[in-house]
Amino acid sequence: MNPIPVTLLTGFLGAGKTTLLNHILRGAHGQKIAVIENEFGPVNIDSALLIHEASEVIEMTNGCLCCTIRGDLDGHLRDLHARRAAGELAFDRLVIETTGLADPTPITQTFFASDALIQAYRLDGVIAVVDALHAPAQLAEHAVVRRQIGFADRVLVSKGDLVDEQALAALSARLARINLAAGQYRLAHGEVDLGLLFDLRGFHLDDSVLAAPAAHPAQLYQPALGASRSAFRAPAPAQSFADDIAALHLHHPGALDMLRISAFMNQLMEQHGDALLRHKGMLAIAGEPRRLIFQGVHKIAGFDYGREWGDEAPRSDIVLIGRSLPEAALRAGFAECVAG
Ligand SMILES: Nc1nc2c(ncn2[C@@H]2O[C@H](COP(=O)(O)OP(=O)(O)OP(=O)(O)O)[C@@H](O)[C@H]2O)c(=O)[nH]1
Repeated sequence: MNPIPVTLLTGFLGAGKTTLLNHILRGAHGQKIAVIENEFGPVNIDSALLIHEASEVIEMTNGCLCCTIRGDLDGHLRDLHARRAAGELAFDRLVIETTGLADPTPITQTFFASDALIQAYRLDGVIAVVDALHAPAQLAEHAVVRRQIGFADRVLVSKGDLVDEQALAALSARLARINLAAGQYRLAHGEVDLGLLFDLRGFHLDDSVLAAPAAHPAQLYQPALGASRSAFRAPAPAQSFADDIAALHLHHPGALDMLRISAFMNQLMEQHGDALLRHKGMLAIAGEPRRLIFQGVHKIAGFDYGREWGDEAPRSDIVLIGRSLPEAALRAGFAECVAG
């Protein structure tokens, strides 16, 4: 059996996660989706609000997925898989809606924690829903909101109807500074093109690791790391904020020295692994025709060789998203990895 793709929905309290989940369940014609809902409290209000089109809705109400009940998540994942394997339950995807207070990092680590889960599931992407009206205050007050955004593969901005375009542009610029690798899209009362949510390949080791998403009408901001461009296109900052989580893009229009970049990455993991939420890169290595691709979460990283550069000009890009990363020192260290 093929591994089941898993989508993790995060976003602060009231951001619009359940509204989005309902849109997903209504719109996913032909696809069977299983849902794991994590809500605080004995009465799971969200599952009562959820329309019943999912193959299976599992409610987890004893605590927050990211801290107290990870063991339960592991158990539910194994149980769902066993029932699917036995032919008792049919589903093609799993969507997990976390509580608004959940840190996505430990939840994603569950999927890499055992061989059984690695074979049964494939984490496809982390989607952060951001409330356009309340996000500026929430970003300032709650570290977990900054972490949810920093960790995301996609950022969906809800409640754009409640703010003006100027406020939306300022928020977009702020979100891009926290995570310049995730495309941002508008989410109007849960309505969004489902193609933007699935098959993100957010944790894959392939050429899509730093690919900019194709232009889309709902797009607020588009990361523009491509063959012809050397920098991400971020909207001009309207205001400066001291968010502790920020993205750093290291770029060199050519090849790196393998030994030096390996040492740089090892040191990065050793010194800043705890502060790093996500890291991704596609590198040209001197003397190597193929691109070296890597990505990881905190200190866990995977590396692989991808396609040959062929006619494309070799280049090296790394995106680091983390808390209080020393930008000047990292840029200087990266510059020393240039081959030659
Ligand atoms: N104006 C407006 N309201 C929205 C939009 N999206 C969601 N809402 C409303 O926001 C409220 C919260 O939405 P939910 O989908 O329950 O949010 P949630 O993230 O699941 O909330 P929690 O489960 O409490 O974390 C609901 O009243 C929604 O109808 C939007 O785009 N515009």
